[in-house]
Amino acid sequence: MEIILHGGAGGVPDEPEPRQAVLDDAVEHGAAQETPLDAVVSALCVLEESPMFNAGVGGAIQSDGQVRTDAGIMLSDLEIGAVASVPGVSEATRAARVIMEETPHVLVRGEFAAEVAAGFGIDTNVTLTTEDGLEEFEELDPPDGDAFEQLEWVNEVFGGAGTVGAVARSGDELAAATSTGGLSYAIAGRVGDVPQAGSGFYCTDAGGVSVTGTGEDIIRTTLSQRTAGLLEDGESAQSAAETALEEFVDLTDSTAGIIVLDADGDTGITFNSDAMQTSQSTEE
Ligand SMILES: NC(=O)C[C@H](N)C(=O)O
Repeated sequence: MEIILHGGAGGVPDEPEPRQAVLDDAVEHGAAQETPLDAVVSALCVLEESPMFNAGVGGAIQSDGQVRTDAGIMLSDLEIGAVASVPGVSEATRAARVIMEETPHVLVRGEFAAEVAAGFGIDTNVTLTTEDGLEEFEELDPPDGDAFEQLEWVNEVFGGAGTVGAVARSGDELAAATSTGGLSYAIAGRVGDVPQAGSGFYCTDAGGVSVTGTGEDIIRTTLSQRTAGLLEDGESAQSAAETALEEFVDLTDSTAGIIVLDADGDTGITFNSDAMQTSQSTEE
């Protein structure tokens, strides 16, 4: 099993080593699986459980003080599953897999996604906020009221970084997945690129892609599909990632990171933020 993971594009972390150790552990979990699908789900589960990453527990807090999770998963045969804006679910990638395997849909949102996930044994009453996260949120003096009443505050404080993603390959099967709490202090109910196929993740039989960065700009440029398209045109994994990021920056002047694993097992990594931690195992 070949697998590559990222822990989100953003600033240089205060303590990179413990985050790197969790990423390496997640790669080990993923590499031990039988299929690329199992590999990306089990690797991202490890990262979703860790409050050091913006996914699952410790994900970005929205304007009403809640964390809502987004995730998407795609296989090289174009099967897709995704969940958006889900309260109480840390294992968002597992929930996305349930949508792919058990429903006729590709994307289900919110409490409805949680209801379906619960039926398939996924915990749906998980506390996703951490004490540190809530403290930082309160320091920003968030206003009471509904989403409209919080909008002025959101326009001032919205931002942040993070997200986790994985791509795995075994033989001619590939899987790509991305999972996040979104960006910090977004308006309650905001959904970014992560659960949208072609934006936060994409996979064809040429290769799989997971991206991270400012979701609104990633959606504008369908960054994952753009990268996968370059692979289809014959670019190498690294060159596809770099070309797609250049185009993204030209179009949006924004920040992102991209990981790629192609059908030959070659990897590509690029980002224009200050840092993006990754880990990989390239043993077939
Ligand atoms: N930093 C991130 O990768 C966040 C994610 N792309 C989002 O906008 O929801």
